[in-house]
Amino acid sequence: MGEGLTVSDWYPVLLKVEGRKCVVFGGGFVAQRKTEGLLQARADVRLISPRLTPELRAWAEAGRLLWTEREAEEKDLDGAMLAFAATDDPDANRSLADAARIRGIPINIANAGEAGEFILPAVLRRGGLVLTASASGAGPALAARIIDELAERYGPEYNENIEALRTIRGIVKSEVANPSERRALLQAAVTDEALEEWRSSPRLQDNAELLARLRQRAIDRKG
Ligand SMILES: C[C@@]1(CC(=O)O)c2cc3[nH]c(cc4nc(cc5[nH]c(cc(n2)[C@H]1CCC(=O)O)[C@@](C)(CC(=O)O)[C@@H]5CCC(=O)O)C(CC(=O)O)=C4CCC(=O)O)c(CCC(=O)O)c3CC(=O)O
Ligand SMILES: NC(=O)C1=CN([C@@H]2O[C@H](COP(=O)(O)OP(=O)(O)OC[C@H]3O[C@@H](n4cnc5c(N)ncnc54)[C@H](O)[C@@H]3O)[C@@H](O)[C@H]2O)C=CC1
Repeated sequence: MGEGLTVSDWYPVLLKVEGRKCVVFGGGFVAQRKTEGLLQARADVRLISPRLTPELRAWAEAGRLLWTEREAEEKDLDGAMLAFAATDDPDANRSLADAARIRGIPINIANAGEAGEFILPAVLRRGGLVLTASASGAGPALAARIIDELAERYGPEYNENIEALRTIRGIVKSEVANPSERRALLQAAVTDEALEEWRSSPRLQDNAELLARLRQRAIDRKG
């Protein structure tokens, strides 16, 4: 990517795009990957491209997105929350970048990451657990490799762990008023051992017993 870019040029964030208009220009594999992530987050996806991959075509036919079968026009950007220039025409991508900037719409530029307002990390989702890796444009393949490694360490059991934790945290927040005690209990709730216990025990049903287990775990941790 461009010279002089440092890690601090990018600000990591999780965006809520549900129901919001997001425009993807281009219908190749790169557009498909960006679209897939947007659909996962339930965005209102508008796809502008004369041609589509078979997968994108199937999503369009299934009504999962709105496809306009032609080349990009600046007006396609109107009212968008986010835009993605993923055509294989660098000039088209560049003019879309200019048009988006004028309209104040953040845009991702597939062939020149540094020319846009945001880039995408590689992502692993385990229910509500979202792990991301980015090399700030220096190496998408490295980001993808790191995510593959994290997928081994944080397996499908984390789907369940996250839901159990959501329940536990709700209980702790409603039953424990003291912030430092709350914090100690919630830290004790997320060790490997504790997560294993929540997955395998029915104690979650009983608030008093759950709190007793957490207090014990917090004491054990302090040693
Ligand atoms: C800057 C960024 C902007 C953006 O797209 O957001 C960008 C830009 C570019 N990518 C290029 C190439 C490749 N991109 C991938 C894959 C991914 N690219 C993704 C993100 C990003 N790519 C952002 C930076 C992220 C970072 O550095 O961490 C991932 C992580 C997420 C996603 O796309 O959703 C997804 C992995 C998903 C997964 O598998 O988990 C592969 C690997 C493959 O295809 O297998 C290759 C070939 C190998 C290589 O070139 O390294 C090129 C050259 C194009 C050309 O040659 O013309 C550019 C242009 C440039 O360098 O600016
Ligand atoms: N950011 C990333 O992760 C990666 C980016 N790239 C870059 O992304 C570009 C696209 O890659 P692919 O999807 O593999 O290309 P592709 O050639 O498969 O698809 C390009 C798509 O753009 C459409 N298109 C062309 N001109 C258009 C216009 N004016 N308006 C709307 N749509 C138009 C075409 O119909 C086609 O559907 C590549 O040129 C490459 O530079 C490549 C790999 C990864």
